Amino acid sequence: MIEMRDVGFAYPRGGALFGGITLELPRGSFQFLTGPSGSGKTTFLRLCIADLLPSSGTLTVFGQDAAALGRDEIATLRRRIGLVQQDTQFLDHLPVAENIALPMIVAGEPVDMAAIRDLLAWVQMTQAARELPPALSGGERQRAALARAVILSPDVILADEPTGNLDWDMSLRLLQLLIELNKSGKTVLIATHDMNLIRAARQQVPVRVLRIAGGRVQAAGTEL
Ligand SMILES: Nc1ncnc2c1ncn2[C@@H]1O[C@H](COP(=O)(O)OP(=O)(O)OP(=O)(O)O)[C@@H](O)[C@H]1O
Repeated sequence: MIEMRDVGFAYPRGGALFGGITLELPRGSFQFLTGPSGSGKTTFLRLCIADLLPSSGTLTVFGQDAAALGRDEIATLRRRIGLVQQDTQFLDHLPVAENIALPMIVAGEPVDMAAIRDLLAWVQMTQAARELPPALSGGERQRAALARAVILSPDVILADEPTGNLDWDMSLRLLQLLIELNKSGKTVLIATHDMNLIRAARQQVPVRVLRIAGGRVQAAGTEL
């Protein structure tokens, strides 16, 4: 689904952050991306959605060379990838249900109220549908963010430290939702430095762990 061949990346005016990354996110896989703070996890996810382009090497997303795509093609491709960001932003003056519907509106699709109701129920947020985002707890915010990320039925879900500010019970609930998505055929990649989360996932699904260190991204062993 997403493939990197000898990819290197450096921010303008920054030194090389990565080099020589060759890997694939296979369809239907459940993967974690881990590594120290500042090692480049968020940057790696931004490459996966072609929000950033490699400085060298080839990035292929859904079979297309990201460097050859125009803006419209990149926008189309992004609809197939749901992103849960580290610091989820909502439009605070709109109720939760409308916030979840935003990707549909932005994509110019008719708002499917039944789909929104189903998603709210799935993330156990039915009661909060009319709340404004500032009234939500951290766990509710992340569940609403996940609902918004999957409203367009993406093939791939990327989550950047989705449990960063959550207690363990809520982290497990969110993980459960991500596992359900994977079991329904979605490809999932979660950036985290919470090894307990990775261990908990391993008990339920086959997981692969990618580790960023020293500018390289490598498959980690089983020593977690
Ligand atoms: N837009 C940018 N311009 C220049 N440098 C950046 C930019 N964004 C991030 N960086 C730098 O790139 C490096 C990797 O940042 P990134 O946010 O990808 O790491 P991370 O592993 O996600 O960190 P954390 O776990 O703390 O969120 C850091 O040194 C950061 O300062």
